[in-house]
Amino acid sequence: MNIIPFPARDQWPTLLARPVQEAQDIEAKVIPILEQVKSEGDQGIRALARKFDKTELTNLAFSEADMAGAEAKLDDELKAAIQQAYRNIYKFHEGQLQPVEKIETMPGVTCWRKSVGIEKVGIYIPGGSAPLFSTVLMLGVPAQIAGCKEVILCTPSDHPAILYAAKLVGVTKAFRIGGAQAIAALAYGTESVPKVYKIFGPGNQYVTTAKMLISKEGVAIDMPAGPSEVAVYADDTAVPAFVAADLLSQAEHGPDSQVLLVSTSKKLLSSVNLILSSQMNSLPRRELAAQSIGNSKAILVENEEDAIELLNQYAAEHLILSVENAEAVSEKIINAGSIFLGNYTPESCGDYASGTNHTLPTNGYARAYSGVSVDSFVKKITIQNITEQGIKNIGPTVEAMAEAESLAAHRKAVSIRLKSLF
Ligand SMILES: NC(=O)c1ccc[n+]([C@@H]2O[C@H](COP(=O)([O-])OP(=O)(O)OC[C@H]3O[C@@H](n4cnc5c(N)ncnc54)[C@H](O)[C@@H]3O)[C@@H](O)[C@H]2O)c1
Ligand SMILES: N[C@H](CO)Cc1c[nH]c[nH+]1
Ligand SMILES: [Zn+2]
Repeated sequence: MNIIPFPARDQWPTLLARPVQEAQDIEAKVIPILEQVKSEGDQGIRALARKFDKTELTNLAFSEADMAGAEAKLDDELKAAIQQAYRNIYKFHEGQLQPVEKIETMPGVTCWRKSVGIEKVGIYIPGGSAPLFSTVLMLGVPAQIAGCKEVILCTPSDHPAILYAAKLVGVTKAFRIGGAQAIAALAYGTESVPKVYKIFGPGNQYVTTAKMLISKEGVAIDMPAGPSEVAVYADDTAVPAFVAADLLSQAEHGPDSQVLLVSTSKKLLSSVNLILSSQMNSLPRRELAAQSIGNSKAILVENEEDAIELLNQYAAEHLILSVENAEAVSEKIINAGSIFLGNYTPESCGDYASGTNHTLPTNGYARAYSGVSVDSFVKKITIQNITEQGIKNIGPTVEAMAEAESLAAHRKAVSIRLKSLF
């Protein structure tokens, strides 16, 4: 990695830029895909699978037999790991449910909110370069807790662990469709694929761009969750070999991933850099990792204040704080998808099994978006009830405001009731 010594503030925006393709280039590739699925339905999906996935799709849907047979194809160790991850993710997400609280805003005026699961949701499970069955748990568990009635899964991979996890979380239908064409199928519906109200899931730049485009057409999306990234803030209390391993864990996702190392210690940056090369050479996906590492930077900062400012400006999807008093430092972080504290909290644990969600905002979107949670799968409906005494109490306030907005019918809806009570 390039070690950048004390960059001046005006260099930060360039330094922190992600290695994404120009949005317009990708949009130009994705728009025709969306249009083809919209106009040709299942046949369009088959043609696109031939073109981009080199696959002949006879049946778009996984059959009952595919789903039932998946378990037998997995060894017991993997099944036990998936079940453990399921339990942890379930436990953490179940804790996000909030009890309904009725609030009396003034005597006789009561307001509350109820959560209702979105009826039809689509979940995209990446499978281009790796079958991310962990994503089935990350999306399926909160959907299950939220009470979504239909959960439609699309993935380009037929890995049995995806189907096993899909059964565990109660997916309604699963399709072997990948890329932007999967997002189009879920957004518009086809002869085989049901149209959904909200689409979730990470993916490459084609998938993420497709989600952004269809969100302009009235289908909700979770957030832009594109190529994975991690920033590590480390000091001399960090273990360089651990830091290198964490950086590589996200670099191996793909060539458009980026990792960032920030430190006040030149010694730490150099040690990590040295170990990084040897660790990388032993990885099966070393070529992918090497491309991401080529896009990545190790930045030397003068003090903790600068480090925190830089990290908040970057807004990493994942932020590892391998520093003394990591929890205290985390209090100062205002932009990040998910934070990992200390030397023994590798980001991989969040990717798979600790309990938090790994579907997180990338590319700086953590400045405004949160990761997926149970909230992402519910709508909140407000409810209110006003008694006779309540309308006497609140009525004059509403009459005065309606009058001032020149909305006489609004005022009348209140005054007609007030008159009936006197
Ligand atoms: N942010 C998050 O929360 C998060 C979580 C998990 C994974 N990820 C990211 O998800 C991504 C997964 O990417 P992936 O590629 O392995 O799988 P993917 O499933 O997202 O994409 C594969 C699909 O892309 C389509 N495609 C490939 N080349 C194309 C082209 N030239 N034009 C149009 N479509 C094309 C194909 O149809 C293929 O099925 C990685 O970048 C990873 O970092 C992000
Ligand atoms: N790091 C990814 C989120 O950015 C999630 C993942 C799944 N499997 C491995 N990693
Ligand atoms: Zn990962």
